[in-house]
Amino acid sequence: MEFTTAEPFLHKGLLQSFELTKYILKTNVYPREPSPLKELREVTAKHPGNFMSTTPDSGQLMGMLLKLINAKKTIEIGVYTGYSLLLTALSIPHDAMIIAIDPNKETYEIGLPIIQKAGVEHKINFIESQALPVLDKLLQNKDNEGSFDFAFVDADKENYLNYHERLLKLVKVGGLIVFDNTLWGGTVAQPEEAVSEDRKESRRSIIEFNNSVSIDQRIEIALTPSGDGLTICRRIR
Ligand SMILES: C[S@@+](CC[C@H](N)C(=O)[O-])C[C@H]1O[C@@H](n2cnc3c(N)ncnc32)[C@H](O)[C@@H]1O
Ligand SMILES: O=c1cc(-c2ccc(O)cc2)oc2c(O)c(O)ccc12
Repeated sequence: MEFTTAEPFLHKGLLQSFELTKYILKTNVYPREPSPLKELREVTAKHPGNFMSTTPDSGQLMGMLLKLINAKKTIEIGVYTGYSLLLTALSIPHDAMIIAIDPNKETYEIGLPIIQKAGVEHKINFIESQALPVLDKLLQNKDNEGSFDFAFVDADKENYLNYHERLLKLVKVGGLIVFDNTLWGGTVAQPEEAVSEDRKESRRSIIEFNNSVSIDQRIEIALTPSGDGLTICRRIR
């Protein structure tokens, strides 16, 4: 598809400006970030995988979505040290729950003391596993179909479409499935030869995922340029 003067709003695109990102964080995100999340972010900053954390601006958006839909039953794929997990736990009611899946318990345990101190550990059922077998097991019980309000996916990009198919069965009509990293550092809009080798495979998976959800009639979507790209899918049938 070619872009023409019929898209006068194109010049408004301000993506990839570090200064603008810093402005958003400084003025709107950090001043409102709950103190346990700030503490978790600072502890995570000392860990070599810190670049993997969900960004605070995406976290702020997710917190608002969770409250807007009054989410009570949620699922998270890809926990790492738990920034998005703690964010979710702080955004849902006292009696709500999160199934959180990650094969790496060690990194979850980095954030766990902060989750405990925040008084929200009782909402979390952490499952140390690859996500696909857990989702398949949940789907063996018909009672789980359409029973979740919200799902967040931030794990292996190669399985995003596999997660999407399963989560569409688990999330209720009107529920949300949110995927992180759907702009994959901006590489989705770059020619493959300009992308570093280590990012190529995930880039291909994300492009395939973006193309697939863009024509999926079972959902409404919004790809927001928050953080590394956040795609919000709302199940409509
Ligand atoms: C980008 S990090 C998640 C960041 C997290 N959302 C946060 O806010 O800190 C990706 C995580 O996905 C996990 N992961 C990788 N493959 C997975 C799989 N097949 N199933 C579940 N989790 C997986 C990794 O162990 C890693 O902790
Ligand atoms: O650089 C990454 C890598 C991942 C990643 C790679 C392989 C897996 O099995 C899971 C995750 O995820 C990332 C991510 O979610 C992020 O926000 C930034 C960077 C990376």
